[in-house]
Amino acid sequence: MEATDSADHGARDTTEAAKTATDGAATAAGAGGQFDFIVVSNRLPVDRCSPEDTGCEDGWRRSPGGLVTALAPMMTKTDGAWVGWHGAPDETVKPFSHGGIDLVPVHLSTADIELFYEGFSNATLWPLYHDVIAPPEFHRTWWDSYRKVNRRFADAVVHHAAEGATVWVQDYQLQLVPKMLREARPDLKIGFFNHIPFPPPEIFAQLPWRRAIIDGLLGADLVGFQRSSDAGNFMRSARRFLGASVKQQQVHVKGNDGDTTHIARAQAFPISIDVKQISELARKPEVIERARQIRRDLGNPKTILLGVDRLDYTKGIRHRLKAYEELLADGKVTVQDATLIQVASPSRERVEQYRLLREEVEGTVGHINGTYDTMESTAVRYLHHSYPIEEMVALYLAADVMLVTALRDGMNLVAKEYVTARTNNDGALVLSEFAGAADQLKQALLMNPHDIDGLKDTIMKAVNMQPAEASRRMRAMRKQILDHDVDLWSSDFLAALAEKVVRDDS
Ligand SMILES: O=P(O)(O)OC[C@H]1O[C@@H](O)[C@H](O)[C@@H](O)[C@@H]1O
Repeated sequence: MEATDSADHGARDTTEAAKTATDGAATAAGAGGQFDFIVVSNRLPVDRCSPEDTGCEDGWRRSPGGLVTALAPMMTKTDGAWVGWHGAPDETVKPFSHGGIDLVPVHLSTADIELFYEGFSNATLWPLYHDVIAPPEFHRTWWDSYRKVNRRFADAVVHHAAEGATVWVQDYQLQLVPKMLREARPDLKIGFFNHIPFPPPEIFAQLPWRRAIIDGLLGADLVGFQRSSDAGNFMRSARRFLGASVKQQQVHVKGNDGDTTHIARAQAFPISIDVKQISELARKPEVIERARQIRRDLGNPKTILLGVDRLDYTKGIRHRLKAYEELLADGKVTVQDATLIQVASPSRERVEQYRLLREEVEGTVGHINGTYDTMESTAVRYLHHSYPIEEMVALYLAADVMLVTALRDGMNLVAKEYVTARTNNDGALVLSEFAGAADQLKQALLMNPHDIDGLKDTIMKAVNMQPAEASRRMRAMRKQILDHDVDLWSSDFLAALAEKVVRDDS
């Protein structure tokens, strides 16, 4: 399987001609390429690396995450390709193949990153879709860039998709792509999956371009969401802002004459993780030994609590730290007995709200540690890093209590990874009811992170949980995840996308 025009795989060329070859050549409707299955996402599933890094091949390494693992077999079985940004601004990279997957890089300039990615995607849509935890900003220049960049992604697909191909568009950065594809290539089967929450119409209403976004999504044959409440929110917005008629899971899109021109379905498909990978790592002697070493390095406290998040204001890190500080102040936990490890991986560092959050979190951690640390013991071990999956699994094995206190989260895969890693059926998961994972992990200790007293009580319940109860809960959660891994998620979605739609007029 080779990319269409990838004679020199991975070659970089910053000339305008090369840029046109990848993202500008496909504006003509009906142009066709060779790929029967195309995944489109803002980021390609590879990162730049140097030769000494493990897994580095021709300067690229597969990025972690279940999505690529789930889709890789499908990519190789069909003639598949992945369209996305390769992560470097102002750099044009020709289509290339990596780890058996054909990749079609989309060019983003420094201005695109500022306006489309940091601006509209992550300072307008992200906060708007996460319950306006941070105030969304609305700027017309950002919107213009969002449209322009969505068009560029759509053009790349139009150029590379074979007649009748299936195209699966991923996430909030690309919500206009389905409609653009439908207009240019009515022969395509178009799916869309929203990895983050979809807000209720009362909040979505704030968006000046709300109609265009709904219209963009309705270009898909199937729009997938994490929770059925997200699908419901979307359908209510389609009815309210576009006057679409909604029958069960079908949205009937009307033309100017009032006739239905197209039916889009909206449904929940909760995403999961690569269960096999996490379970295998959790059984590896060197990972188990690394977990023991982590405990030893922390002075073998009775309880290790763990938080693992991108440093994002949606994750409730401040609420978690507040609760933990109060537990230390109340004497319910002591630094001799317990340590909280907080991994906060760097994220969107040029976006103002993220900068402010980092200052606040680091100030709070400094304050807590300054107050409670001793020479031997620390209250919070804060790590502003990303770690390879092996180290993450060792951390999951080392932790007695996992804290997932998101204020709003599409799914939260960390919760699922923790449960999967606990092959001995021990450990306790404290889980926010505002994370999508709460729909599946009903035996977790569910709580509302805004309720600090409730959060403190739940943390203490987790710390003091009897082994029999911990095991009963963990077994049930593990069964749920083991029966629903990410392969099932992608195959369910693609099977539903392939279904012939029977019009529901009830
Ligand atoms: O791509 P970013 O901005 O670094 O964020 C990481 C990921 O965050 C996730 O939660 C989004 O759903 C993804 O689309 C995104 O890729």
